[in-house]
Amino acid sequence: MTAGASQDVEARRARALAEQYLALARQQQRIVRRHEAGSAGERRIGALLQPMSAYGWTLLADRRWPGTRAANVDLLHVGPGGVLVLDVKNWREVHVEGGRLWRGQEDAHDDVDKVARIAELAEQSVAEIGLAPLEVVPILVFAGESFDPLTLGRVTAMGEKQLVPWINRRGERLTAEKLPAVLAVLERDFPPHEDAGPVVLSPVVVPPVLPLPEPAEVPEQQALFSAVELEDSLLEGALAAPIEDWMAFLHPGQAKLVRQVRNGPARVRGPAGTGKTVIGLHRAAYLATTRPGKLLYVSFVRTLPTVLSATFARLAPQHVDRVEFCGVHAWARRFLDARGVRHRVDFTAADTCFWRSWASVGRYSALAEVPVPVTYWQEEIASVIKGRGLTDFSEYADLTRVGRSTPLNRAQREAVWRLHTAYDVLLRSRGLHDAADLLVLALAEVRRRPLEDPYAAVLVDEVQDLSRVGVQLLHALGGDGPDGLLLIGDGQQAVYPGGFTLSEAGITVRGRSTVLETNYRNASRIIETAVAVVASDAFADLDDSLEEGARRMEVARDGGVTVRIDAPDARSLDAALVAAVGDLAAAGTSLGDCALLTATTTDASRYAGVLHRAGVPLVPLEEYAGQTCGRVKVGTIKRAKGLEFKHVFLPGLREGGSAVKAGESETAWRERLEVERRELYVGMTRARDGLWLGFLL
Ligand SMILES: Nc1ncnc2c1ncn2[C@@H]1O[C@H](COP(=O)(O)OP(=O)(O)OP(=O)(O)O)[C@@H](O)[C@H]1O
Repeated sequence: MTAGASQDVEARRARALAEQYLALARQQQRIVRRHEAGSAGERRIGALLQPMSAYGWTLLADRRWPGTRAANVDLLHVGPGGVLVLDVKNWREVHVEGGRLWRGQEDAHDDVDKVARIAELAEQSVAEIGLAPLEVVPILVFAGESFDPLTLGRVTAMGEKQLVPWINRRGERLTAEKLPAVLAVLERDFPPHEDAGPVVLSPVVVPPVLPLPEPAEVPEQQALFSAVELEDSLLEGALAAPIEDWMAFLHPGQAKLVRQVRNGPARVRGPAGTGKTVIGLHRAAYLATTRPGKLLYVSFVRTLPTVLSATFARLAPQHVDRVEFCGVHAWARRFLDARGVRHRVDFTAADTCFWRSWASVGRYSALAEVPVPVTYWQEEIASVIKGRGLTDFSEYADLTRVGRSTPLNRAQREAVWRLHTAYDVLLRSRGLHDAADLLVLALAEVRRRPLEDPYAAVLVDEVQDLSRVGVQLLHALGGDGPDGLLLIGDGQQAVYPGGFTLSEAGITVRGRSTVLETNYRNASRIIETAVAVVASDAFADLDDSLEEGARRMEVARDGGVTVRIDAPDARSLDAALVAAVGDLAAAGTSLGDCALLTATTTDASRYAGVLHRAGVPLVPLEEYAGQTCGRVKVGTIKRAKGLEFKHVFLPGLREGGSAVKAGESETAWRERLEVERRELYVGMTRARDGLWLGFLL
């Protein structure tokens, strides 16, 4: 090689190196511009949110993400609408495809995950003071953009134009008294981002030069929404009924329960009023936030899902479409219809079939010598045989009949089985089913072919009233996976005869069962009166052991009023009732906060008549869907399960419970009275502040 040639090689190498340095410099410049644009975007959104301080909001800007030195939280906006964790982006060409966020051709979902992770940290911080996880909302906001909110898992992405109206529409979820505590925790856990200190230049290592997308120019601040739009959204938020305290703030122990991951079916138990349903609703909202797919919230009580669905809509309006609230029988019916499985439930016709079978097979059998009313056998078939899904006599022959104290010998059990068979044959011959059959059919169908689109989770309220088959059906839907099935209930409130254990239903909740002990609903005098009714009745709660009737319980609220009337006859009791309702109304209590509850539908109609004739506005409990109205709710205690009212009237009670029925043994009578007492306990514990007990002497 000549001297000139070697100079050429050197020159080419130097030129190549210079070009690489230039490219690197250009890339660094773009990064600088991007950061500048980023902070300009943050400033712009900050400026947009700042005026909200007049409405109780506080903006914490540029906060450190705990646990890392580098990453930061753009904005934490804390106010009546909750805790908003905002990540500001200066991107154009944003779209969602396949549930992921894209920036042009680039998958940008990491940024969604990042803001969700920060929200989780914030959620953990505020859980310490009981703030419900749902009140922490991760948001990706796009500076200078206008597009409607998009849901990406628990993250909401939206244009700058939509941000303030969207926030205002959340209404008041956190009260002014609670906000300082929330802010204090967040300021502690998300400290201001410190100055990074002097820049230290490290020796240059030339990395491969990768193409970077050009940062979008942040347009000059324009009025993206008008003052009118802003006012409208403020008004909309102000008109939204303020949510109740418990919807945003839980006890820290409850908040922990709501967020806990359980590696299989779980259970929440506890006496009346201890917040079991509150946990259920928050849990449903939390699961809807943190996992994809639909959820099912079921109850045995027909009216409860409607009321709970209305409550949920206020608690978590963004998730109403994700959670299906349904009675278990209604669910089974819909499912069988969808699968084309023929079924026809007719209670009256089924009743006729039973009585016919009794007349032909039962009346002169070994059952005649058992001192119980005939309806006992109807319950035995519904709860013990069909409810437990027994298909062969051998399963019934030695069965432990949980919750049934009248013993049956072999011959009597054989006679029960014959009665059951005759009844079933008669039903089938008429193309009929009873309520228990509906669940048996649904369970068989779901086992034959599981759901194509399974539920992410199933939550069951008032589980103590479900039959074994009902629980097995819901177990089949929720599965044994993490957080798939949550059973909520209280055996002390079981109002149907018979029972079963979770282990015989094939469900294990060991290590995943929580007992709640603080009663938040009933004022102390009311809960004391109610507990006295069941204190000496031990009860089973879906397992083999019996629990004492008087349980450990803290009571959150002192006071309350309990009134007992002992009337010599029905007419004077009616008069006392009407006078008591009148007194309440005169004292300014809204009648919409009152309920009159009875043991039977016949009594409910009777007392509805009494109130109606006295000019008291009322609404049957079956028609109540959780909305506020100024009318007294009237219905059976069974219908009122899971609900609560400020004042409850329980007329038509008898000291010591109902009388022995003709042909009823003392054992059968005592068993029936125990169920009656549990029902009375349920009725009494529906009352928050006032309980009126009307006894007939
Ligand atoms: N942390 C809390 N702070 C204040 N009130 C609460 C809290 N948790 C629950 N409550 C209130 O307690 C009452 C009872 O709650 P919930 O209906 O969930 O109880 P439950 O255990 O399901 O009752 P039951 O078994 O009698 O139906 C509700 O009014 C609810 O708002």
